[in-house]
Amino acid sequence: MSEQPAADDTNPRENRSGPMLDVSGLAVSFGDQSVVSGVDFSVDRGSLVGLVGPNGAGKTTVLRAVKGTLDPAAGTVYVDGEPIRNESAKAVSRLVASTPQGTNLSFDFSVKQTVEMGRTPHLGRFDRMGEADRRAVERAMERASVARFADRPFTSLSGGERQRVLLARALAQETPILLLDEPTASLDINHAVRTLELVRALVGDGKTAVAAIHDLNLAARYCDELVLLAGGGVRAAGRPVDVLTSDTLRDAFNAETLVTTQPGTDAPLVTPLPERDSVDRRVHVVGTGKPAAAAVSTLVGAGCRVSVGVVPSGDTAAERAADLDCERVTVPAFAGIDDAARQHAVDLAAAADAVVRAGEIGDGNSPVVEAGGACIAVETDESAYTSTAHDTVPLTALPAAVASLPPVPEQDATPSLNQSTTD
Ligand SMILES: Nc1ncnc2c1ncn2[C@@H]1O[C@H](COP(=O)(O)OP(=O)(O)OP(=O)(O)O)[C@@H](O)[C@H]1O
Repeated sequence: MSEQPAADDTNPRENRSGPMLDVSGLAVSFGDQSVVSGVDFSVDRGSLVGLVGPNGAGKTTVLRAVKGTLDPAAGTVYVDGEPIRNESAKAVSRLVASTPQGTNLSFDFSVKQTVEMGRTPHLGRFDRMGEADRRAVERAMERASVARFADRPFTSLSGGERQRVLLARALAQETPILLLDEPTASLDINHAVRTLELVRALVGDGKTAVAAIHDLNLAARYCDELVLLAGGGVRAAGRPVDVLTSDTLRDAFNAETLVTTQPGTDAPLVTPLPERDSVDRRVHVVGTGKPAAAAVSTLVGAGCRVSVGVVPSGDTAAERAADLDCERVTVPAFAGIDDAARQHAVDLAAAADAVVRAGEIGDGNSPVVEAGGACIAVETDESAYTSTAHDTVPLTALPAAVASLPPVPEQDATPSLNQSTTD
């Protein structure tokens, strides 16, 4: 039978205010090698924070320090305001459960026995599991979808199945805090999404979770906040949309990325770009809808400074330009193009090295197309733009076509590419 928790063990922490987990000034070294220092972040109860960052940045190390299995060189981990180092190992394992990164554990146990290990912190030295423990184990196996493997040897499972069993073991521990090290690493996309949906459901039930996650798009979609570790410390922390920017990602991962928005959500969508020479050109895009949006993404990804318009506000191309921080000249939908908006777009086109037309273009935008010296049209799915006056290229060839144009000398009167919209 389980030990009855002492009166002050029933979770006095649950009713407190303030963050559930607070990491302050954390530094960890192995020998004289510093891995991380000055790590500060906090996790509100009932929220999921993702630790992201390149290989070797210290994500696992920070998780280990949080659960108290390695001694930090400096700093303190507080669980609900109390330094965790003041707690016994057993008390910590009633507060914090974790899943390891690897699943190559040489357990000679069945799945059920493995999950039952999660009850250890709740049992006295000579106690056997009681009814409450058995129910906790069953619940955990159900929630992690491993009940049907209950009698199989742990070692007979696939990597993804093992990962879910280890999650079930952590759930059986029934702790307020869950630390997950790469919980989706060996999972196919279906199980990865199901696992993170489960973590979200647990967080919705009041658990507090921290997960090291390599897949930035899954992290962006499921985490309330991200902590980006790189170069020995925290490079950025906060909402995914504020952390996952091209600049921060370049700084942390030394990689070029295109950051847009995941369809149907506000979460950022990170697309890594192949290394190539940046196309240093100013380009004005005329057009609407997905073709123009794709042209904007492609040109920004290639390194161009891009402006767009005139385009109805709310159009996909206008939204993509806003996502990518490009200047856009917009007018309200169905309002027609007024003279001021048209003139602003004409000025941008005239100052650009190239005008690119993609998607539908109304008559009102003809002066904008004509204002640019060199114009390139992008083939669309529906039909290639057939004007003989313009080169027509597929989207994939657009950066090269733009790069082949000579740059127009900068004019003093060049309109700023950083001004905001006209509407
Ligand atoms: N026990 C150890 N002894 C010496 N160095 C270690 C030890 N554990 C980790 N390191 C080093 O600390 C650094 C951070 O490792 P850690 O596993 O925390 O990174 P990570 O961000 O989780 O990486 P990954 O994304 O590859 O899992 C690495 O350089 C690693 O080699």
